[in-house]
Parts: sequence; C-alpha cells; structure tokens
Amino acid sequence: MMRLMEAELFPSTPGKVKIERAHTINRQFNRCFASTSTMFLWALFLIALTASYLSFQSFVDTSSRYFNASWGGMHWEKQIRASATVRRPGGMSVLVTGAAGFVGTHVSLALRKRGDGVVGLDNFNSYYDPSLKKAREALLESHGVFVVEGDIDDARLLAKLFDVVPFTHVMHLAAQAGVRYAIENPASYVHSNIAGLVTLLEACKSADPQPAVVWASSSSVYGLNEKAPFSEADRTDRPASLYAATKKAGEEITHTYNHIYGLSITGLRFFTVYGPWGRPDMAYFSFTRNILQGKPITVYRGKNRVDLARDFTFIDDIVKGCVASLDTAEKSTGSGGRKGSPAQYRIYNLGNTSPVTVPALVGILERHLKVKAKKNVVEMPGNGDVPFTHANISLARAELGYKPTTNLETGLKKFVRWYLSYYGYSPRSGGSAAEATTGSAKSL
Ligand SMILES: O=C(O)[C@H]1O[C@H](OP(=O)(O)OP(=O)(O)OC[C@H]2O[C@@H](n3ccc(=O)[nH]c3=O)[C@H](O)[C@@H]2O)[C@H](O)[C@@H](O)[C@H]1O
Repeated sequence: MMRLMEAELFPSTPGKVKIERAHTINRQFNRCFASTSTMFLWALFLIALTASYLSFQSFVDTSSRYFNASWGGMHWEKQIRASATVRRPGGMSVLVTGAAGFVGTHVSLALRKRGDGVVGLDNFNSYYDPSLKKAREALLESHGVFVVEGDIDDARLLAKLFDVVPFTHVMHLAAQAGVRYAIENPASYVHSNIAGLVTLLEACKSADPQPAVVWASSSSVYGLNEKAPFSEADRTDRPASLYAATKKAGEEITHTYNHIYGLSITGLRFFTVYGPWGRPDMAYFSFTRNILQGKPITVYRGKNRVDLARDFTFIDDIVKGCVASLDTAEKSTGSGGRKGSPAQYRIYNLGNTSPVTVPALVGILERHLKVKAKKNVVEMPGNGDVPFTHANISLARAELGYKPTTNLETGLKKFVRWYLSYYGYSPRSGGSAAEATTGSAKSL
C-alpha cells in the first residue's frame, strides 16, 4: 500500500495531471494519517479506561471483602469478649478451633460449663453436612459460647482475635479429618493440617502472652506399626495415608515452634472417637444411617480374611483427656516471638485400650437399632486404612489422670439415642425411625 502511494506521489515522468493527482493523494494520505493517529489516541484512551476500571474493580473487591467479612466490628468484638469471660477463680480463656466440629463442640461445652471463657473458631466447610455444624453452633450459643466463622489459615483474623482477647490456651481441633478422603482431596489436608496449623502457630508465637497449645494429632500416625498396643515411643515414620502424614508432620511442626519460640505444646493422639453429635463420615455413623434406611453397608476386611479392628473411644472420655491436658499445660515461655526458657512438649495417646472389630461394631448397632444390617463384606481397598489400632494409655493415665470409662456397647447406645432424637426421621427416607426399623429393613 505504502509502495503504491509512493509510486503515485513521485511519478517517473512529472506532469500537471500527475501533480494534481499527487495533491489529491497527499490529502488522502494526510486524512489517512490523521485517522490513524486518532485511532491510536482512541486505543490509548481505551487502554487507560480498561486499566482504571480494573484497578477500581480490585479496590471494590478488596474493600468489599474487608467490609463484608463475616468478622470484625465493635459488636463482633463485644461478643468475643463476653464469650471469653472467665467465670471461675483461676479459670482459663480458651480459643477452640474447630469448635463446630464433633470434638470441638463437646470440649467447648465442658469448658464453658465449669466457668472457663471459650471462643470458638470454625470455617463451617462442607466436608460433611454443614447443617449439623450449624446445629452444634446453636447448641454452643445457647450455652454462651460464641463461634467466629473463619479459617485457621487467615492470619489477619487470628491476629485480631489475639488482639481482642489475651487467650491463655488454644485448643486446636480444626483439621481436615478422615483417612480415606485424602485420596479424593489431598489439597484440603495440606490447607488445614499443614498451612492452617503453621498460620495458627505463628499467631500463637506472636501473641503476648503466648498461649499454651493443646491440639489433636491422631492414632493414624502409628501407620504400619505392628507392635501392639501402640505406645507414644513407638515408630511413627510409616504413615499409611496422607491424613496420617499431615498429622505426623503436625507433630514435627509443633515441636519446632516449641523449640524456637517456647510455645507450650501438647499433642493428643485420638483413637477413632465416636458418640452423640458425631461425624457423619465415620463408619459407626454412616452404618447407623444405612441400617435404618434398609440400605447395604460395606464392611472392609483385611488380608487373609482378618477383621479390621479399632480402639473406638467414647467422646466423654476424650473430653476428659482434653480438659486434663489444658489443666496440666505449663505456660509458654516466649514473648515478643522469642523463647525464654525450654517449654513443655508432650504427646499422649487418648484411646480406650480395648479394640473391637468392625463386624462386632455392626453387631452392637444392630442390637441397639433392632434392625439387621445388609452387609457387603469386601477386601479393604488400599486407600489409607490400617488393619488395627490399639492404644497404650499408661502415659496419659500417669500424667493426666486419664481413665476411659465407657465401653463400645454403652457408648453406641448413647449415640443411637442421640441419633434418633436428632434426626427423628431417617434423613433420606423421610420415614420415622420406628418405621424404618419395621419397614424395608429387616427387624431382629
Ligand atoms: O483414630 C484416628 O486417628 C482416626 O479415626 C477415624 O478414622 P477411622 O479409624 O478410619 O474411622 P472410621 O472411618 O469410622 O472407620 C472405622 C473402621 O471402619 C471401617 N470402615 C469404614 C467405612 C466403611 O464404609 N466400611 C468400613 O468397614 C474402616 O476400615 C475402619 O476399620 C477418623 O475418621 C479419623 O479422622 C481419625 O481421627
């Protein structure tokens, strides 16, 4: 195009016509040039407009996140202070993470009932039915425990909480639980059990005063350990699931914060905790639901047709272990993010010391529900399960006075009673529990 214009402008043989034509072409070129620069200016204008729109959007986004956050403000702070208020001499003020969870709810209630100050924190994620978590929250609120909706991986929120309340203790129970779900969603374990734990410990180490930290590890850290019963000194370097690996990592991470910053740490290895207000993803809970609805249950079996067994531990016993751990925790020694003197570091098994096989668990449920289960027995898939767990609790008994008193028979009876009163109707079928027991499912 340019070449063509040049040829027209500077003809090989000059002449009048050619000159007039050259003028015309010149005008066209100028017009064209003028329109190109106009276009260029328009383009610049549009780019500037887009850039300012984008930065405005990000401003709106940031500020709306700030202003619409589910936490913050004077009323919110007032609720937190009220909830953290200690009502007994020598009481503690405890931040309970995972407060709307199974163990978190029970521990929060126990602390509150004896006059300790309790503030809950929970992200209400949808790993299992959030309406159950909301119901637990309502129960807590009816006892004066306020639950902050937020994530343990939110450093700003944690800093704010410690700013509002000088917590003496943190009961850290928020976690991504479940052994087999790690196959489906590994990232959620890293988010809560690693990143969230570190964010929480960072907040604790920077808090003034530093709180003492008691947190939930897991029996799963024993992994492929075959020496029974499992003692705290046994090997824990062969995890069988990512869940177990993140809990084991948590034990090492908490040790680091204890060593560098003087945080007082107590890790509790829970053994398959069950009971009222429990977790619907766990076997005893989902078995109950399916049995009542006349649906089959899948019972895993180990190699060589050996039944799987768990040291099922009732929630009330676990709560006593948690509270005793808080009561015996020494103060953290650091301040301003620096260690004073060596701080307490403890790990305890909290189990029941009497493993029960999964088929025996089903048998107990059948008796309590008065319904025969439809069992599909299949070989345990290689997805993180271990063949058995069995706690040695000598250390917890000696140092915490921990002494479990509820066997599986009694504990499941309490669970079934709660289940029937909570759901009233079996959740899916819509029929009453009584109907379910005499309906499609076969009565014993
Ligand atoms: O102590 C722990 O640290 C862990 O305890 C719990 O894990 P587990 O001991 O695996 O409990 P749970 O799922 O109730 O399965 C119980 C048994 O039923 C078997 N099982 C399970 C499901 C099924 O459909 N069929 C079946 O046979 C299954 O093979 C197993 O033998 C917590 O969930 C976990 O978060 C963690 O806290």
